[in-house]
Amino acid sequence: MLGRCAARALGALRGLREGAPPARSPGPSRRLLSSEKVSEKDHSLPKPCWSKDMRLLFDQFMKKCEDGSWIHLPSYEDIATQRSQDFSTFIHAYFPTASEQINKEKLSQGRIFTRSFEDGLGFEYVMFYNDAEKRIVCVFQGGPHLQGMPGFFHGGAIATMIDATVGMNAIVSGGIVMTANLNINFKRPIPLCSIVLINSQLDKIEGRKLLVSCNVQSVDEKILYTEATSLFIKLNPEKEFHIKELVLNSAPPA
Ligand SMILES: CCCCCCCC/C=C\CCCCCCCC(=O)SCCNC(=O)CCNC(=O)[C@H](O)C(C)(C)COP(=O)(O)OP(=O)(O)OC[C@H]1O[C@@H](n2cnc3c(N)ncnc32)[C@H](O)[C@@H]1OP(=O)(O)O
Repeated sequence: MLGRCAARALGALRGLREGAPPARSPGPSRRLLSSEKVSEKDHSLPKPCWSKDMRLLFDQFMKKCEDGSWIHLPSYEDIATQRSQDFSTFIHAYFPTASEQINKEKLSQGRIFTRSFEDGLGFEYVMFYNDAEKRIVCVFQGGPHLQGMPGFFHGGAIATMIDATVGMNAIVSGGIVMTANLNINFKRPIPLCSIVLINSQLDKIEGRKLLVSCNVQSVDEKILYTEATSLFIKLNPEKEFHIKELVLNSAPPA
């Protein structure tokens, strides 16, 4: 049984996708803003390609969600909703010159990078948010197409997952943000296809600046693979999108 807060969060994130099906029974592919088909599957739920350890960790965190202290964050290939349309309009207005250069036809094929691989080959992950501690833990199982040095993950793939995790922490904490700086220390190579935990923490908010740090550890926490610090800049100090409220407080659809 999910805690009330977690259920609300799930409902809210589902609510961002008008008509999204219940998380455990994804419906047929349907896209709301273009003719392109994008799967509505919630990729943060167990799939056949998840290893036993990944499922075990998922179950452990879902258990922590029961009292509402942790929240499971759903994850889709796209955020094609009316609300995210407002979000895109805002971003394009913030960067008018860059916006003019965007190929609007290609935009309809836009997909969140980390959800653009076939199941099991690229990024498999699930994030859990702790509001009281301003933390996100990401359980990440990288696939064989993320190889860099033979047998190890590509540094760019690790950086991507770090950015996605600290970015989500900053978005939930601050609204619409962009990464201004990401500093990564790669301390140990990560064996390909292993499962790691990305532990992120919001350290400070100074006006428009959000500082988020993280580390990447083995599941048994014995190996520290990577450490990172990041700076996010809030783009919407005046115009509030209340993303945190959307995530935490909106009632689930009836
Ligand atoms: C409604 C529904 C929504 C739902 C959403 C949820 C679903 C989301 C799904 C999935 C998300 C997963 C998460 C992914 C996350 C990934 C994010 C990225 O990868 S973003 C791409 C890479 N980043 C860029 O391309 C930025 C490029 N840079 C810029 O555009 C600008 O530099 C920007 C916006 C960052 C700042 O520009 P300015 O004009 O707004 O602000 P200025 O005045 O320059 O800076 C403000 C303050 O910050 C300092 N600052 C800026 N950059 C700095 C830096 N690099 N280092 C140190 N300080 C810096 C400045 O010195 C200034 O400080 P002083 O106010 O004067 O104290």
